[in-house]
Amino acid sequence: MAEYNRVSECVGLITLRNPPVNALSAAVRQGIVDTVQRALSDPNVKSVVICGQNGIFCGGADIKEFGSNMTGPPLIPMIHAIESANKPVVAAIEGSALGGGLELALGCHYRIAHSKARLGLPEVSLGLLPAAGGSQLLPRLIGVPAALNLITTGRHVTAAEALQLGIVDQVTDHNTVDAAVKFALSVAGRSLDPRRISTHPCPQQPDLDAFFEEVMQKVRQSARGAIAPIACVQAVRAAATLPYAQGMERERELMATLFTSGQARALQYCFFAERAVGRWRMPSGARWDTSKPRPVHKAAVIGLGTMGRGITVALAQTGLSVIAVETQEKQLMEAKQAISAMLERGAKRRGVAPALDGVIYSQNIQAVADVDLVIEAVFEDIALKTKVFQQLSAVCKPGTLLCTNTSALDVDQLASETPNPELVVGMHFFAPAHVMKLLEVVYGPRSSPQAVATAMQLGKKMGKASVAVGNCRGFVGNRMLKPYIEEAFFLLEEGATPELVDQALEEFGFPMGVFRMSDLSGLDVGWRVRKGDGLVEPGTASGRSARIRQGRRYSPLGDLLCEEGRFGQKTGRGWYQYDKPGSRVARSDPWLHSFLGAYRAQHGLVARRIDHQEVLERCLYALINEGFHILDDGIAAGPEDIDVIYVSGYGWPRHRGGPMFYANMVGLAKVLERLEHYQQLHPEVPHLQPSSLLRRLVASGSPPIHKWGEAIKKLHSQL
Ligand SMILES: CCCCCCC/C=C/C(=O)SCCNC(=O)CCNC(=O)[C@H](O)C(C)(C)COP(=O)(O)OP(=O)(O)OC[C@H]1O[C@@H](n2cnc3c(N)ncnc32)[C@H](O)[C@@H]1OP(=O)(O)O
Repeated sequence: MAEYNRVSECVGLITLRNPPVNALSAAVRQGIVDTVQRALSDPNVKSVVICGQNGIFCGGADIKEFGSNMTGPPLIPMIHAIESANKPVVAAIEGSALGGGLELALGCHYRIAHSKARLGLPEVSLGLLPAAGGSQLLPRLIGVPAALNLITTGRHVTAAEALQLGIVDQVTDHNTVDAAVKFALSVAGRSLDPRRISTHPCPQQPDLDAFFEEVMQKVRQSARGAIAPIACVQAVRAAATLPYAQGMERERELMATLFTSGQARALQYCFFAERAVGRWRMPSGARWDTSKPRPVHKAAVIGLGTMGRGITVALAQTGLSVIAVETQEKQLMEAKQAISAMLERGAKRRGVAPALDGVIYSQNIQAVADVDLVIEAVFEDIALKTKVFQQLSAVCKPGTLLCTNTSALDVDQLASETPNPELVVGMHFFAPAHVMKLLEVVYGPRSSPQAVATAMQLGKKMGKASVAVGNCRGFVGNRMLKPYIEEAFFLLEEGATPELVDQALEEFGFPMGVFRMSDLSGLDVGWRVRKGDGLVEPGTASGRSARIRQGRRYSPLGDLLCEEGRFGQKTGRGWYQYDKPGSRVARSDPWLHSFLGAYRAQHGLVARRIDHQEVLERCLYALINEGFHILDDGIAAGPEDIDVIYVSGYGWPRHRGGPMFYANMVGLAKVLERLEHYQQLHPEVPHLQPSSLLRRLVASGSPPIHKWGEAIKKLHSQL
């Protein structure tokens, strides 16, 4: 797992071999220990180079080992042995040096990186801290503020930034190992004392206490309940205030708490879940590894409203040539300006040239005749979308994939309007489409595996977390959101306030509670849907019967606010009040509280005290329960698909792993018991009726999440 060769007569070359990312498994660590020992004891060897095979230095500790009893040589003594070696050791960094991989490189006396390499300490995103000395070495090397930035965010830096920060000594555009060997020869025999980072004092930081207090406050705020970023700050503070050995002891203590925490488990689950969703399967048996995507060189977007503009930017940024179609001239001109500005901003951020020439604008749908794939993004109206699909079927060359950007409409119904339904899939983007990570790729019963493979591959190219899901009302994300929002409305009827509900959800870790989110996205969106469903009635009726619609409990609160013209932020009034339309700072609104009081009186409802626990249980367990229905229906292939959707698109706190993982952590029996409890209290609420899958799982002893498949009839999970 680590190969040893002597090169240029007197350089010992150690190559880490553990595809795909040369993670530091027990075998690799043993290999490093053995080969370093061999190089140091060989009198012909004057210096040593450590590199990784296949163009990657090292992706860090082997995350898969974390869940098991760890065996093999520990990392820290291995790194210390390298640092205290009496021959220079040079790290040749290609590809990535991350986590334990960078810590290994920091133990070396010199670091040479390829210009395309990326370096970082991303442990925080796995619920950990750089506990192989990284939290103590990096601040000593690059100073406390820069080290804190890297360690608390986990961001990867380019080789150029690493050089500027002082993490690497040289950057090369050529063969990195050759450059490192040459460098190793040039430094053989030099004193190594100044190169041992652990012996450096940490660069002085003025006003240390005030500095760390401020940093801690900021980190706490952005962590939203995650514990690892806080432990990272504490570890760096130890580096700034304690001698190295004591700092290492503090690092060890902090890591011991994190390592076994539920948050670390959740974050590591997310890491693997995000990769697992790429290995999609359909109920028909079609799967990622047997379905070949079609090549897409040229794409088109129809409709340049907010969604269409974002989708155009996302496509153009992948390097595709894009035809952007908008039939209204004024809209087209406005869209062109907006898209160009977005492309310019994005390019500036990434330090590349904007792909302005990649987009061709047209008012004429005929312009899409020769594209390989079209994404229709017109207004969410089935009649309009049907018309566009019929036009596209007539205009496009044979074999063009027709994708609809919809958040809820029936993809299969649209497909049935075309002569080739197998070429139709849904692509549910989230606004703003060039920023948001999530993409639901929606297949209907007639979508071909090739169409799904193509949309999934395109999503990946756009940098999206793409999840293949079946076609049903609301797909996965919005279908689960419905009971969550309904429970929040019911809680208001029973005595809660928007502030109370939002506070409970934000303390749980959501960036925004349900009411602040609803104000942001616009109350009229849901109102339009409810009207379409025939649920909205004039608000004059009172009593319980007025709140039973279509045989189930219904809260007209959202409709009543819309009737008052309160659409949220855009009108300056919603569940909260705002200084002016479009303003973002939500303030409690006395009008709303008296409105709720009057509403309860009109309907004979007596307000009672509602606590955070009830808010969380009713909103979250209702959402989770729908997730179990979705699994049972085969709409999502496995719990990881649902979790990736919620973490990347709906603000579910990543350190809680996603709703299905959370249910697993809480305990399925507890979730079932609480749903049964609330269902008894609210028998007219069907979404509180526990799903049969949840019952089956509990009856079979609540297996861990990766074993749920055995209880799911139609499972095609990959975890
Ligand atoms: C008490 C114990 C003390 C221990 C001391 C702990 C100190 C050190 C801790 C760590 O090092 S934690 C790990 C830190 N490293 C990372 O977080 C890096 C994670 N990996 C990545 O970011 C990316 O994989 C990559 C390296 C940038 C490569 O990206 P790419 O897109 O090329 O490939 P992927 O699809 O992401 O990965 C391919 C394949 O490899 C698996 N994998 C990646 N990294 C690891 C790893 N560190 N350990 C185990 N496996 C890893 C990944 O899961 C993919 O496999 P599949 O899941 O698709 O089978």
